[in-house]
Amino acid sequence: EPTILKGCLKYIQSILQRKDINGFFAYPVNDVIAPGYSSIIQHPVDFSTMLTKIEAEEYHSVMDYKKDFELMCNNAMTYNRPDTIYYKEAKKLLYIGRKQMSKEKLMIMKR
Ligand SMILES: NC(=O)c1ccc2nc(N)sc2c1
Repeated sequence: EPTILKGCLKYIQSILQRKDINGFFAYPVNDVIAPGYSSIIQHPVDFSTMLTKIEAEEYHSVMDYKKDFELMCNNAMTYNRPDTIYYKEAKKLLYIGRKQMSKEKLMIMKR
C-alpha cells in the first residue's frame, strides 16, 4: 500500500530533519562549499533528494529508506574530518535515525 508507506517515511523524515538544525543535510552538497566533494563521494544523497524519492514511491520499505539515510550520514563521515561539526552532526544524526528505525520498532509495525 504505497500511500501508507509514503506517509510513514514522510513522518520519519520530518523527525530526522528537525534534528538537522543547521541544515547540513537539507540539500545536495556542492563543490563550492565542499571542495572536491563530487570526486570523493560517489553516491551523494540528502534530505531533499530523499523526499523526492519518497514522493516518487522509489522506496519500497522503511529499510530501503534507512539505507539512503545511513549513506547520507556515512558520506558526511567520509568527506569531513572527525573534528568538524559536519562529521559530529552526521554521527549524532545516524544514532538518532537508527533508534528511530530500529528493528524492534519495525517488527511491531509488521505485527
Ligand atoms: N553534508 C556535508 O557533508 C556538508 C554539509 C555542509 C557543508 N558545508 C561546508 N563548508 S563542508 C559541508 C559538508
